[in-house]
Amino acid sequence: MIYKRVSPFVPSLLRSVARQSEFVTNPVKIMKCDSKFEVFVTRADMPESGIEMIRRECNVKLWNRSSPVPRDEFLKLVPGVNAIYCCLTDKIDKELLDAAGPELKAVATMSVGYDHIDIQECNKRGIRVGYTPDVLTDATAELTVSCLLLATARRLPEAQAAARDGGWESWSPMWMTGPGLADSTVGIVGFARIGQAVARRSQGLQHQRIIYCSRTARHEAKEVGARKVEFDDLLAESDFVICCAVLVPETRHMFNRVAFDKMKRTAIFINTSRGGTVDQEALTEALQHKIIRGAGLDVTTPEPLPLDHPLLSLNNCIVLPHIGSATIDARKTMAELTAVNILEALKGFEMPSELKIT
Ligand SMILES: O=CC(=O)O
Repeated sequence: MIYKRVSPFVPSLLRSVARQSEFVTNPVKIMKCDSKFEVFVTRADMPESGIEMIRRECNVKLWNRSSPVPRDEFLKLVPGVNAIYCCLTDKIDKELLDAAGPELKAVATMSVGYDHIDIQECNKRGIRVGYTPDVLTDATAELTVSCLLLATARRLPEAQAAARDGGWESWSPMWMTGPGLADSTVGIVGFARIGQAVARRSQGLQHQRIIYCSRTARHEAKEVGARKVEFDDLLAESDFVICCAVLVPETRHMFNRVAFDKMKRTAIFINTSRGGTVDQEALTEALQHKIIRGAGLDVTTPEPLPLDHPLLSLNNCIVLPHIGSATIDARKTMAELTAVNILEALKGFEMPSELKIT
């Protein structure tokens, strides 16, 4: 299937033609083996090694497209399956679980985020839920600090555009300047695995201070010299505010008008967690009215962000298409861990990465 391997350098028109050619093939592919278990896999382009591991031990029903399975198809395809192998674009809620029925024993998502899954409803029904923490921590922290934070501070897309479109007239003393990272204060909101990995990388950039806020004090903070502060103090003191918080009801829109008003006018806001932690209208206004200096976002609401969204036209905002974990190794390992989570659950064992939320 050549169209699955279209290079990112092929113009988007050609890519959409390639994608249309998917519709010639059957949208569902069945791969049978001698097993009593059936697993529904929601994407054809999940890394092959993960699908292969499942295929060796279970019958696989694969959504044979590289775009998300439409909701009505999803509901029609899950009745009777024993496990669902999904990703963060697949909503696993009560309606979907009802459609799947009592044979569903496990849901495993190829993501560390699980806000697309109704965990409580799964717990109630005894459906085990797997996810992929740890294996994407480095990739996500790398993107957060080494790419997004630096690119936003030093205005890389804007500078590159100027070099390409003639905006670069001559070297100029204050042209394209941005804040340096050395001697700055970085504030990390959410200090679990990814937050801590971000802190470790920040140390290497000679930030003067690393502060964090999270529900509980973390002993790991000592290793990176990070100090726990209240959310409001973090907003007021940080030159760089980095959101690594998990999206739960308590963190939804925690970055709102009030929060942006409390930040320094020179602050840069980075988000690599979930778009839902941000009130985007408030962020847009904060950037337009220079309440803060800039923002770098790897996550938005919705995804993809509509092309006419104001955030995409602001030159003090960088938007990436949710590529935090997108290293080749991280994605392959995530796919394999998702497979093992499912296989272990179906055999009645503990998943290596099982979500247990009470
Ligand atoms: O955002 C990516 C993930 O949750 O894995």
